[in-house]
Amino acid sequence: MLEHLTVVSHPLVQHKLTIMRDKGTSTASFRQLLREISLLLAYEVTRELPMTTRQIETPLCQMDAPAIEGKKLALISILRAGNGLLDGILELIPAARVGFVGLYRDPESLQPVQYYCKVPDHLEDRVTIVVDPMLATGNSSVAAVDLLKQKGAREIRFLCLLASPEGIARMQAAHPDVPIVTAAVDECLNDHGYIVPGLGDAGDRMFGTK
Ligand SMILES: O=P(O)(O)OC[C@H]1O[C@H](OP(=O)(O)OP(=O)(O)O)[C@H](O)[C@@H]1O
Ligand SMILES: O=c1cc[nH]c(=O)[nH]1
Ligand SMILES: [Mg+2]
Repeated sequence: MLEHLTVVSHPLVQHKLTIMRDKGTSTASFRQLLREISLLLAYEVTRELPMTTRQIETPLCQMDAPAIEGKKLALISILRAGNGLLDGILELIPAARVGFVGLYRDPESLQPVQYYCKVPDHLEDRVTIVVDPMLATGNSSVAAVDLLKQKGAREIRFLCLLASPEGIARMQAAHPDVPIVTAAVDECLNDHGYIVPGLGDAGDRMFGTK
């Protein structure tokens, strides 16, 4: 089982994250860096995935070789910004099933508003990895995990890029069974629910919408 909280302190992750935080970084670079970091974070969040063996033939002999049970994994992206993490992980695990939960955060109440949901069948038989770069108040991630549990998901992991202490506490109170993997835990939230020092609005920076 993964720890309740894993902070991926690898130098490559931290270096790329620093460039992403810089407000002078272009949309194109931001998107490319998120893709690169997602490959490295995927390595951590997929630790201890269920394994199987597959019979193969090397040039020398037959062997039962280890393989991931690819069809047993479901990746769930919280739209929009989750798609930036999803793309990289899918490069590593192309056989994974994919779902989407559309949520945006109301800027006044900071409550999530759901506008879309399409997830794979039989989540109860899969390891479900929920991806969203930002864990701020935790309202969006708690709502997404609530929904996935209603749809049967049992073994869930949450992958983000940046987390606030408040968001981690909220997730751990609501879903203590869901391990969190992140590249960094920042200082706090500001009055508008933004992570400080943070990187701004991940969706806007990724898609150039502001
Ligand atoms: O922890 P919370 O306080 O709920 O905030 C985090 C959420 O905010 C951002 O999404 P946003 O609402 O900006 O939607 P977007 O991805 O479409 O930009 C982010 O991608 C998370 O989903
Ligand atoms: O800092 C934050 C908080 C929520 N959503 C973001 O994109 N950034
Ligand atoms: Mg946004």
